[in-house]
Parts: sequence; structure tokens; C-alpha cells
Amino acid sequence: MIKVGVNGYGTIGKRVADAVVAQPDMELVGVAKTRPNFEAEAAVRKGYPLYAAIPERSDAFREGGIDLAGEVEDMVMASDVVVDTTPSGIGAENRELYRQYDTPALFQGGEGADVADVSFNARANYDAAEDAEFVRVVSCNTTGISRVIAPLEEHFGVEKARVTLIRRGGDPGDSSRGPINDILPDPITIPSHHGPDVNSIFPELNIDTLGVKVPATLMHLHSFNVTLESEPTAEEVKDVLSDESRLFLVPGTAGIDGTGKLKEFAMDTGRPRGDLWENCIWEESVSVEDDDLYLFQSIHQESDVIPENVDAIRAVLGRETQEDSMELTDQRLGVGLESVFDGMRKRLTPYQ
Ligand SMILES: NC(=O)C1=CN([C@@H]2O[C@H](COP(=O)(O)OP(=O)(O)OC[C@H]3O[C@@H](n4cnc5c(N)ncnc54)[C@H](OP(=O)(O)O)[C@@H]3O)[C@@H](O)[C@H]2O)C=CC1
Ligand SMILES: O=C(OP(=O)(O)O)[C@H](O)COP(=O)(O)O
Repeated sequence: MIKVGVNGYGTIGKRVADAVVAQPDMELVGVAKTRPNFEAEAAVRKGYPLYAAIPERSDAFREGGIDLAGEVEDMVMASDVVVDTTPSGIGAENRELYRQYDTPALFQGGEGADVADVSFNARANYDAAEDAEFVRVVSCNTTGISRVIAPLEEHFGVEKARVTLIRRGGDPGDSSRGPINDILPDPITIPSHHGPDVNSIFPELNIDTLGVKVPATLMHLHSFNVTLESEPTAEEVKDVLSDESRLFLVPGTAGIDGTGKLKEFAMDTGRPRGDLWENCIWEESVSVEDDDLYLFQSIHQESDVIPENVDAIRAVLGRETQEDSMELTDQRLGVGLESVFDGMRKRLTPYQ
């Protein structure tokens, strides 16, 4: 069993912890937090050993009536791998702690690429993580773009990708973030940081990205224009994309017209926390004009990186092949939505 510690128990950390518990080859050593708040309560209720991320604050947990399993160092020492899911910038500060105990660590996309030896996306570069000291699972947006680029490169070749990202302002619980009544070019300079970040996965890719922030919390939306090296039909592109378990082609028949209904759909299908681990690509948007491909996709920022973190745990230890790890992760989490609509595709015409 692979022993996994999760340092930081917020949006990403709580989902990584649940995903680790769902794997047959992993054991959750515990999770670390700085404060005895509602998330600490939830971790304890789930039976997850809870460690104090800042030892001097251990007393606050005791005063709050929450039992600790120890301090973060104890968790790191007992782990084969630590997944660092602390806020952007804290991960880099934690590197020395992991190095001290010779424990490989995974960081998240809020850290700079130089925090790790390798930036990781399971579909694109699984093997590159093997034996690395530190691995960075790229951000939700970079993950979403990489999952589309990988099959397009393999099947059709990519001459140039242009992606405009309509970014959610904050997560649903981020009450201090915005905008609340504005549309911001963010970053205002071009390219946005996403293009160079995608290049940390595909160094040779010619890609430009533009970012916009809007008053929404549910998901991001990407508008793609990819100039291909060949001229497939839209149907051929859809066939290739629909073969990927982490890409979900939202059928026109579903009547899902935006991110609100996507989230409603996720909750209706019983997804934990309404999570959508897959890129949600609107099937009707997939269009090809000569060698230019266009499509819209939505990315659930809180959850698309979760399967990638699980795969990165195996990859860094050299366990399982890329294909076997992705298949196991998907099966244990329940990734893959195509089958939900199989019957519906046959029965309905668009938007009936
Ligand atoms: N949310 C998103 O959409 C995505 C985020 N990411 C990246 O994932 C990382 C984590 O983001 P996210 O989960 O959203 O952040 P959150 O703020 O939701 O969670 C981070 C948690 O870490 C805890 N924390 C703070 N300081 C420390 C510390 N020193 N040691 C241990 N825990 C600490 C905080 O809880 P407390 O202080 O209560 O312990 C907080 O809840 C970032 O790099 C982010 O960029 C990647 C993809 C998507
Ligand atoms: O960490 C994330 O969001 P946040 O920094 O806006 O909270 C997401 O991964 C999106 O980040 P990005 O738009 O910088 O790729």
C-alpha cells in the first residue's frame, strides 16, 4: 500500500484525501490543517487522522475539542508521498520539510513551475514523474487544455493553439474574491500565464492564451481555436475526443446550455460535491473549417485535477503504467460520463 499524507485540507485537499481513500493500492496517513474549523470537523468525522500543520497552534485544536494525531512532521515521516494542497506559495515554503524526511511531494498549479522537477499531466507525460523528488500537478486550466491537446497532437498534429479562458472569479466558498459586477481582462497582458504553463507539459507547442475573469464561481469556460496539421472532419475530431475517458462530449440532446446546468447534471448523477472530473466539451461546438478546429469546453476547477493527483502519486513512485493507473483511478472514482447519455443520444433530437 502507498502511504499518502495530504498537507492542506481545502478545496483540493479534501477531494484528494477522498480520492486516495477510494484507491485499492493507497492508504491515507492523514491530513494537515492550521485551524480547528468546520473542515477539521469534517475530516475527523470521516475518520481521517488530523495533524497540526503549524505545531504552535496544536493547543487551538485541543481547545476546540478536536483530537490531533500529531504534528505535520509526523505525517510527513509516515508517508511515502505527500500531496501538498496548501494555498499558492505555501507549497514552496514546505519543500524543505519534505526534503528533510526524503519524502517525495506533489505540489499544485498555484506554485511556480520551478517548485518541482516536473510539471505533470497524466495523459501527456506520466512517465516523466518517475523518481522525481518534487512534481507539480498543473492547474485546473492547464490540465483542461493539456487533456485536449494530447489527443489532437497524436491524431492530427497541432500547428498553433489559441485559447481564451473565461475564468471563474473564485470558488463557491471564496467569499472575499471577485469580481462581483465586472468583466476583467485578467491578466491584462497577453499571453496569460496559461500558455507558458501548457508549455511546461508540451515544450514544443505553439500556443497563445488570453484570460478574462467573470463574476461566476461554478466553472471556467475555454474557447479553443486550434490550427491542425491536417484537415479532419468535425466527426473525426469528435470520435478522437470521445475515446478519452477524461473528456466528456456534452450531447445537444442533453439540454445543457451552460455551467449552471452542468453542475445540476453532476448533482443529479450523484457526483460527490457535484464534482465534474472530466473536461465538459459541448459536442455541438466542435467545428472544423479547413484546418481550423473550434470548440467550447467547461472545466470544473475544484475537481478536474483530482484524478491527475492520484495518478501522480503512482507515477512518482514508478508504480503502474500510465494506462493502468489512469484506468484504475477512473474506475475507482467513477470518471467517465459518456455512457450516461448513450440511450438519450438515440432517442432524442437536439433540445427536444
Ligand atoms: N481551487 C481551485 O480551483 C484550484 C486550486 N488549485 C491549486 O491548489 C492549491 C490549493 O488551492 P485550494 O485548495 O483552492 O486552496 P484552499 O484555500 O481552498 O485550501 C488550502 C487549505 O490549506 C490550509 N492551509 C493554509 N496554510 C497552510 C499551511 N501552512 N499548511 C497546511 N495547510 C495550510 C488552509 O486551511 P486552514 O488554514 O484552515 O488549515 C486552506 O483551507 C493552490 O496551489 C491552487 O492554486 C489547483 C487547481 C484548482
Ligand atoms: O488555482 C486556481 O485558481 P485561483 O488561483 O484563481 O484560485 C485554478 O487552478 C485556476 O488558476 P489559473 O487560472 O491561474 O490556471
